[in-house]
Amino acid sequence: MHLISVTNNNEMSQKAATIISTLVTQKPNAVLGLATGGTPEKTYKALVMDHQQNGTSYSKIHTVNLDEYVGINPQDSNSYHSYMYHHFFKYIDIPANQTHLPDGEHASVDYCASYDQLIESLGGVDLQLLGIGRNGHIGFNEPGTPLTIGTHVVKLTPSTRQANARYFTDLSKVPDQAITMGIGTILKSRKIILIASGKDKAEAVRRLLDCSAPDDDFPASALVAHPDVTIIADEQALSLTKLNKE
Ligand SMILES: O=P(O)(O)OC[C@H]1O[C@](O)(CO)[C@@H](O)[C@@H]1O
Repeated sequence: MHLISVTNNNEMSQKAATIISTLVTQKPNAVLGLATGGTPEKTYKALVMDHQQNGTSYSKIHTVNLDEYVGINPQDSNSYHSYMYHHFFKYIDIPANQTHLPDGEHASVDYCASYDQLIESLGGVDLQLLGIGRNGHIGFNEPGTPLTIGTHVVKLTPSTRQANARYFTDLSKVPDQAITMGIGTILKSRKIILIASGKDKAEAVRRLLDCSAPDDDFPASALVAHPDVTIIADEQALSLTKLNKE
């Protein structure tokens, strides 16, 4: 795993956006794996600015998102469909039928398998953007998830529901299930960028950078087995990591 240490969230976002826009320029029909949550918000802003100022085009790009809540309509303001539209898709020139997210209203085993087949049919993910949960989850793969499986339905842990409650009117409205690419799906991506910002992520980042082998209890540890992972983390996210104190 390659670490890029940056000062703050702005710098993290700019670096991640530059890696993504460089790929889009070099491979205009690339498949981008995208993430939601608070961490990538400014990365999308930077990509939108790059699109507007430099004309980077997404007209032939396909996107596949990591996850979606189960039981939430795509039109719901809390759906990840809405998140992606409002943070990114509505500002760029990507045709809507080239943007793909799991459908939380069709969370059957067959549907999950078809999401993996869709990714395969697109030629696989060229670059997957990831955040990290406080408990080391990637996508919505919670601790204890086998590290080899494909897209599946997960029961969200109380701590993940609590962390995401900030987007809902109250905790009871946070769905208790989600559909997520599995870690097996994520590991098939040709390149992975994990971004982390803020003190809340410091323990997860310390654990990730200390990992020497995959461990089901800490889902992000699966990344040590991947040949092309870049972690972009800011000072606060690195505040518990020995590397930063030397
Ligand atoms: O960026 P945030 O909001 O801290 O979320 C971290 C991770 O948690 C999720 O939002 C799921 O809870 C992931 O999609 C994301 O990568």
